[in-house]
Amino acid sequence: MWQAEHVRERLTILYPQCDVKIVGMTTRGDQILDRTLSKVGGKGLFVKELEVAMAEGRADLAVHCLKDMPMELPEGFLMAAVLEREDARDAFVSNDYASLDALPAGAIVGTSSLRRQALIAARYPQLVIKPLRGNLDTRLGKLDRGEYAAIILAAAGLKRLGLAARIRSLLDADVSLPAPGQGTLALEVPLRDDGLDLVSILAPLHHTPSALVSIAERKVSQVFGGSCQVPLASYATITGDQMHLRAMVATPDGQRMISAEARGPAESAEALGLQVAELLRAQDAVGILSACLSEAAQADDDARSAELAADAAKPPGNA
Ligand SMILES: NCc1[nH]cc(CCC(=O)O)c1CC(=O)O
Repeated sequence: MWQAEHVRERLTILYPQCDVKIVGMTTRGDQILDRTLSKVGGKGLFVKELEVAMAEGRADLAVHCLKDMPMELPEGFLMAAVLEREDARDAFVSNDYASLDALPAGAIVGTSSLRRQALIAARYPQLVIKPLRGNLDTRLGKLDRGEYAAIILAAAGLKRLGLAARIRSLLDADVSLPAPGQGTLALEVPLRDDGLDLVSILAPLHHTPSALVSIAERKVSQVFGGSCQVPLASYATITGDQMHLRAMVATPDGQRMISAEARGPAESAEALGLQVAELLRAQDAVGILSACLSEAAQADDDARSAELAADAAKPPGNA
């Protein structure tokens, strides 16, 4: 809601004559909170319900966390704008400790991200990682009730909700390389021929450097199946007109971990993404990810079967 409100405010400043309405809705990703995302399955868990609303003309655009968007949008939809990136880093949140380094052996760290799990397990094998899902309040509540010594969250989410004070330290990219698109909002629109040129209307919100880094980061992920169900990190920065892209692939336990990087003109974002993906492939990225990829495929299948079963259970004519 904060994100939708943010976009509404920016559009209202740009187009004071427009009345921008928010259609609030929850998605499967918001609803299923008892399983880690990698086990929920189905790509675009936070996206699909919003696409249905756009297809039915109940909404003209959707505000997403780019991190949650599938690499390929379904036919009939377009990513119209990528907003300027917020802090892309992961944040360390704890009531008792200042940083990962300060945690004693056996301390419980909460995260449901396979990427964060792998990165922490590799560097801090003495720590215990426990799943943690739910919205920010839920997650912080679990920390405050003492279920975890510390939790890892995206800094961007905390900052957006005015909770930056909860951040004890920010994890450097060489400790916790961010996920593709982390900290970035994106606007998705339906391709409709009703004369409303949403792409031009939203163009003033588009931030080209953020879009370029997201293209490079997401390309790496796309090459390896593109989902939030594998321990893959990919993070690009731009200095002048040069891009630096780093990526990492690991097993969930952090036992095997490979990384690659490349530099080149920011304009060649996609080529840089492909280049880094090939460097990872040459180090057996597919082999390292294979256990996760088959688990993810299984979760996808389960999600699809559940969807089909739900559709079959609906009374006829009530699609
Ligand atoms: N998958 C959940 C999700 N999607 C985007 C964010 C954070 C905000 C962002 O990266 O823009 C989060 C929560 C988290 O990682 O703590």
